[in-house]
Amino acid sequence: MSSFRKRIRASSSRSSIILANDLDGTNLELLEKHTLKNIKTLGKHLCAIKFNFHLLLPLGEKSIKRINKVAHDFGLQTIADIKLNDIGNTNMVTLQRLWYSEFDAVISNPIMGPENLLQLVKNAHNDSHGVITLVHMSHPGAKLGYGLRVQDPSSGKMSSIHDLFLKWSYLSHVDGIVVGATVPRLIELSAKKAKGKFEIYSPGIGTQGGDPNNALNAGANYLIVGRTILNSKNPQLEVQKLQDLTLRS
Ligand SMILES: O=c1ccn([C@@H]2O[C@H](COP(=O)(O)O)[C@@H](O)[C@H]2O)c(=O)[nH]1
Repeated sequence: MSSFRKRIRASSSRSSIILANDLDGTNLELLEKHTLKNIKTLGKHLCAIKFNFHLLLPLGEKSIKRINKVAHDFGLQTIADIKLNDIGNTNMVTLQRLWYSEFDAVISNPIMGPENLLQLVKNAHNDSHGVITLVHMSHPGAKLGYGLRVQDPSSGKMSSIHDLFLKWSYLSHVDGIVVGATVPRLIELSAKKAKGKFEIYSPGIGTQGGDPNNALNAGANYLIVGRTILNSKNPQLEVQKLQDLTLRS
């Protein structure tokens, strides 16, 4: 099997939009049904679909595995957004469960430290899966954490946490990094450092205030979009408009 980066790049020839399939609801049957409907009706405008705890917690392994298989049939990559950040052993067991459920990639948090991150990426790459790391999140409070000044333990120099996370991500050979569409300047700086070694995934479009054009112009490779599509009166039209933007950029 080719690498996750290659697979998602191949899917992105039709669109660079990743649907954040964050559905509310307590009826498990409806959650699965609605997700399958989103895949079937919106899939041709997407390159991937991302699942967060909205679905992962209520649905469980069997249902998620079924959904991931259908997503693959529609040419979509699937991403588990669990912002993984744990001790090595727990990370490894988590990866095994995610890959068993047929996920292609996981979003993780570099705060686990460079050694654990390197191990996580090696493990994922062993069987062609991907790791995407948080470098700077999109929500308003993100700056308070990701902007903190810290001493880089290897150089002794002061830097911000997002710079350190970018460096650790680069050194660990991650497949992609998350930088919010709400901080386009940081997308630009990260894109300069990426030099084709990883891609930039940008959430925070629309509902959170991020502008898709600004994110793409700054160098984002993939846009992660949830409520702007899901809550639209016409999700298909909404996603198509976003798809067109990514194809023009
Ligand atoms: O920095 C981050 C990292 C992850 N997310 C996730 O992406 C989607 C965005 O949903 P919208 O409805 O388009 O706001 C959601 O699953 C977040 O948990 C993020 O927003 N920002």
